[in-house]
Amino acid sequence: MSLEAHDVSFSYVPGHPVLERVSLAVEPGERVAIAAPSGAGKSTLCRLLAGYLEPQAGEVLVDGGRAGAHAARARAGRGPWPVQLIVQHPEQAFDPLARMGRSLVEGVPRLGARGAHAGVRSRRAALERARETGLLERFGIRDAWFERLPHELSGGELMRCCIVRALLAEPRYLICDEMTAMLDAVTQAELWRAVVAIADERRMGLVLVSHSPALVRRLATRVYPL
Ligand SMILES: Nc1ncnc2c1ncn2[C@@H]1O[C@H](COP(=O)(O)OP(=O)(O)OP(=O)(O)O)[C@@H](O)[C@H]1O
Repeated sequence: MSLEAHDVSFSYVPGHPVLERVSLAVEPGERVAIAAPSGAGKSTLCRLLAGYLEPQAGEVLVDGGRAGAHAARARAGRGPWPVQLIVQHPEQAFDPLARMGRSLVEGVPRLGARGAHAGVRSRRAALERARETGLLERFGIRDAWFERLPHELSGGELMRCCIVRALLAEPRYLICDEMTAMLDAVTQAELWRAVVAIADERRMGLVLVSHSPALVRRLATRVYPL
């Protein structure tokens, strides 16, 4: 059981590879920091590991299944997305026209409701489920935010919502690409403490990218030089 990149190569522009034959394995419960200079392809590797991009050569496997196949099934609403990716700009992760309550529960596995009011009913049930996990409380999500649009929350509040939405999906691996780079030191420390505690409780694998050597030293169980 692991998240594995096998000899992965990727180019955005044909003939100009960003990654060439990269291999990496992350075990459940590990916290692996990807270290490399700016522009070396860290974010690209994160997107490949999460199944957002498909490698042109090699493969990415999630506990034995192809990451791209998991991602395609999840996009079609036919399965969980076992690798969740959180990036630096949370405002890009939410539908700007959807209320936060609705966006938040996108992470909750489907309840299978049917009928004319199934959407609303299942949303209420999903919110109830979200509460039962204790994640809303642990990340300081306030009820007052549910009726707001993403631009009506601060960057730190939005990042809390982003993390909670990702964790509600019960991923086996969480990828944090410069997750807290835009936040103040206190919020940064608070959010990481909660994420690491949950990763430990669930034996979830973590991949992190950070330009802060202090943060990497504190959080990573292993550093992978790209
Ligand atoms: N969508 C894209 N189209 C074309 N080129 C891209 C695209 N995204 C990234 N690149 C290029 O791919 C290379 C790797 O980018 P990537 O964002 O993966 O690097 P990084 O190591 O995460 O950088 P940084 O530390 O500066 O965030 C860069 O040269 C970048 O310009």
